[in-house]
Amino acid sequence: MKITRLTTYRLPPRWMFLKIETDEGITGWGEPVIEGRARSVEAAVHELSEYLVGQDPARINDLWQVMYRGGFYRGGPILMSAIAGIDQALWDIKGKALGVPVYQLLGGLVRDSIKAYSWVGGDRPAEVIDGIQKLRAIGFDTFKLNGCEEMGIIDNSRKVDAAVNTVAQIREAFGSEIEFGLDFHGRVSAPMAKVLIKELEPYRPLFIEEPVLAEQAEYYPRLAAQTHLPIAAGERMFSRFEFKRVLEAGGLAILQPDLSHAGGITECYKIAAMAESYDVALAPHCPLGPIALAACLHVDFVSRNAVFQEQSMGIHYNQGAELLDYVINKDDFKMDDGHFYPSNKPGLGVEINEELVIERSKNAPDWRNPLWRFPDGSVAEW
Ligand SMILES: O=C(O)[C@H](O)[C@@H](O)[C@@H](O)[C@H](O)CO
Ligand SMILES: [Mg+2]
Repeated sequence: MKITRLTTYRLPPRWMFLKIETDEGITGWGEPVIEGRARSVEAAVHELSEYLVGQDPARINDLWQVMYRGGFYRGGPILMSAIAGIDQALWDIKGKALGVPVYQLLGGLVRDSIKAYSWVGGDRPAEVIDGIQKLRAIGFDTFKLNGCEEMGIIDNSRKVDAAVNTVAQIREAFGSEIEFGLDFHGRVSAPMAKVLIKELEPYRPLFIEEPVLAEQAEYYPRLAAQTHLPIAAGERMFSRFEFKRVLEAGGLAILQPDLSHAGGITECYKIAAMAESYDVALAPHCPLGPIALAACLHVDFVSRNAVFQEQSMGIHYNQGAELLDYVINKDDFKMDDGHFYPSNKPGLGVEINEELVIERSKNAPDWRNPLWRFPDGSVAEW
């Protein structure tokens, strides 16, 4: 079999799908995208396609190594997201050619289902009680929200109180009937993270995500030393070589690699195994579309240390399209009682409505995240 063509479709709300065609009529789909930099990733995919066309899609490991090592420079969000989406599509092709789901090619199921969690509250945590109530009604009991709004390098008690009040309201309303992760979203400096975590600890969030930016990873073990709360990070790390360092340094209880940013299934399957060897949990990051989610689920279903899965149904970013809009058979993502169940369909197990994809790609938005500034005009982390 030979790769004949790579076609990219930038799509509402902020996604990009990749279709890889072969000379035997089998096609694979992937989702190479960095939110807000879709065009850069699209250019990277087409640069890589110069090598890929004519190659045997079955040789995923060799193609991955060529894409990663063959261009001298490596890593980072753009290239690793391009490789991720291509890798997902290659696994889709392999599964379809052999007639089995990707998880079967990775050794088969280690579990019968994986718990899902949902975002509530938007960019600035608001209406979280109402959001949780609505999602509980459809079976979710695990949630994530932004832990705070903009937070100055050294900020005041009112900002800390606002963050604490939000979680106090959640515990007041639901007690321990539900769990929630707090995403600091990289908004918080190391000094303020120490203050916030101490004040939030009594409300027992399930985890604190990105308490500091990935470039401040040396603080993970220091923050972990001051709290019993599990610390999670990974959405802004892009290869096992980055995850190697944070695992070695300690401090992270949960790794959150993104299957569309960190090199795809081939790379994230290895990251999952590395995490397991350090007794660290896996919870793939996925605020994206259905192909990215499917790739996450296949890794979840073969990784014993997978604990819960992010998915974007109802997420505040999905303006203009929802998670399953481009999926022909919504049952491809069987959910029950807040859990996903494995599909028996070959490959990634997602049938994409190509006609709709082509149609919607004609008006693809150039989504950008908001640029936040402090009252003094300096740039704030979003
Ligand atoms: O945990 C999450 O889902 C992420 O922090 C998410 O909010 C960001 O990755 C966002 O998609 C960036 O544009
Ligand atoms: Mg996050």
